[in-house]
Amino acid sequence: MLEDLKQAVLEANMDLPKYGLVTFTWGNVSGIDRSAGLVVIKPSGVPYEALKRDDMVVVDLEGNVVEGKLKPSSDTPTHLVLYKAFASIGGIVHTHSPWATSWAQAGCDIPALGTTHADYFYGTIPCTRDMTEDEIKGAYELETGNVIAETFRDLDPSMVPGVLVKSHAPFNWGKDPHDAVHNAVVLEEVAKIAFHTLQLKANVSSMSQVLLDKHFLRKHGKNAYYGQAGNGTIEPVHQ
Ligand SMILES: O=C(CO)[C@@H](O)[C@@H](O)COP(=O)(O)O
Repeated sequence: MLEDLKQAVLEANMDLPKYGLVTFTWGNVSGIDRSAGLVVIKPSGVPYEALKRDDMVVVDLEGNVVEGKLKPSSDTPTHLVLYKAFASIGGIVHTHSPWATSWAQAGCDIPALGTTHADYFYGTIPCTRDMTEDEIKGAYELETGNVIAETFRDLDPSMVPGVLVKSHAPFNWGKDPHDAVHNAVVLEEVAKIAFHTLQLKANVSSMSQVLLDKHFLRKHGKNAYYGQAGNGTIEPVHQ
């Protein structure tokens, strides 16, 4: 089981450079084995082309390394906060993909402008608030997770599987590491498309709720991504 998860996390990490979501050693992917209470994550600072399955680091939910020779990603505390806050997710990815990172640096939410967005994100993709000086000077990665969880206090993470961290970059999640990376690829595309749409027409209106419902609910049905995820099933807004 854990060896399978290590392989899945390795393959998901290798997809980040494949899809152009990272440069150098930026970014990381993790996966969780909830029955064992263990998380497998990319080692810190290791180039993707050098990654091997045995390089994956296994930590418990408190962040203690239980297996692995290398240091876990510096973003491990953020991943752990999100696994505890979002009971439905099985994989998390963090990148510095340029289009999504541009929206994060600008502090702008990405509005739902079309069906490409609606197929994966049920509405606006939020950007977090600015972090306070204390949060930044303190345990920054832990506080980043807390600010993301705060942003999703009234949002179901299975309906919006990603967030823009202000002055930083995106985090995405999914039912497993592969799904999380899929959502990260879509976020980057949607960020690029939305930027150009707003350049063409600055005051373009968001897409209709009916079209958003049709596309998201058609793809995700009445249940959230991961079974009875988040705060229950996704009920169509329009019967
Ligand atoms: O966001 C950042 C740095 O801003 C990190 O994700 C990036 O440098 C990758 O760090 P790790 O190699 O995972 O420790």
